[in-house]
Amino acid sequence: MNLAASPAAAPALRYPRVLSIAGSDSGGGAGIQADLKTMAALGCYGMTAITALTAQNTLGVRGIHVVPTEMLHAQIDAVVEDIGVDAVKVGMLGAAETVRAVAAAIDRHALSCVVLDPVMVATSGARLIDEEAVAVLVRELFPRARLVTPNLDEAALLVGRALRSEADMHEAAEELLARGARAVLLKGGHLPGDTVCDLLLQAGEAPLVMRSARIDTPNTHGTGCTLSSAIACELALGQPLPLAVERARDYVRGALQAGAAVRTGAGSGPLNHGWQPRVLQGRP
Ligand SMILES: Nc1ncnc2c1ncn2[C@@H]1O[C@H](COP(=O)(O)OP(=O)(O)O)[C@@H](O)[C@H]1O
Ligand SMILES: Cc1ncc(COP(=O)(O)O)c(N)n1
Repeated sequence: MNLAASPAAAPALRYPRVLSIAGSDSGGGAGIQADLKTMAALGCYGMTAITALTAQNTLGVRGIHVVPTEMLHAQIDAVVEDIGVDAVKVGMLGAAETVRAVAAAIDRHALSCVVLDPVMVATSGARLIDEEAVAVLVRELFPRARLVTPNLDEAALLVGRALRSEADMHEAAEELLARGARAVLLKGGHLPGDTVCDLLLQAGEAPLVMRSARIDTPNTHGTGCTLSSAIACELALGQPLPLAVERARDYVRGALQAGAAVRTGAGSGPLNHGWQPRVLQGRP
């Protein structure tokens, strides 16, 4: 019997599909690599469109090579046209032309569930986006994203002043909404104190303050990347935004805790993404 000739019944199930549009971290802790590990751990099917290669480890970034926009478009088109995408995480973009390319791709494919992590400076201090691109990022991508997830330093850079308290975070989040974001998760991990506080603000809704005990760990490289891709996964799995954020925070905390005592490299090491794996399951 010629098996190739008998058409198989089309499978009725589909994995939750998440695309990461971000930079590659050769050290494996942040960027595309953190995103794929997160997606696998959270039971989602991960795909990638790489915006830039970085030569990076736990100590710092040694080099950046921006991927030409035609190749970025080709990666996004290839996966959307064949496999399909339920949610998108956008991370390091690097250059203004890359930002514009991502905005065009979001429109071309009508991608509606986009979590934008406005990556600007690595934990190690290296700049990951040029100055011109920041203004383009706000103008082109804020309105296209379901959620924008700046950390304290990124929000400070965006509003043009230092943020030193929870009250400052509230004001800054309001300002980012006014500048076109539909929802902002301002991450307060860099505020000092025994408690970490993140603030979720959605247009027309009361702010949601999420607090948790600070985990004592030097290994925080890739925390923001992991959180934004975990939120994209939860959205792909059908959770409403506030619950998606809460579940993603729980996942990040577990991964920070599970990686706290482990040494990987001489600098700020990675999270332990596989601390509580979920099975990748097709859904109706
Ligand atoms: N030491 C920590 N203990 C517990 N949660 C943390 C810790 N550091 C960061 N987080 C959480 O990790 C997420 C990323 O936060 P943050 O460090 O502020 O952003 P980024 O990694 O982009 O710099 C947030 O949800 C924050 O509350
Ligand atoms: C490719 C890439 N993307 C993002 C980050 C930010 O991650 P972190 O703020 O944890 O250093 C990074 N270091 N590298």
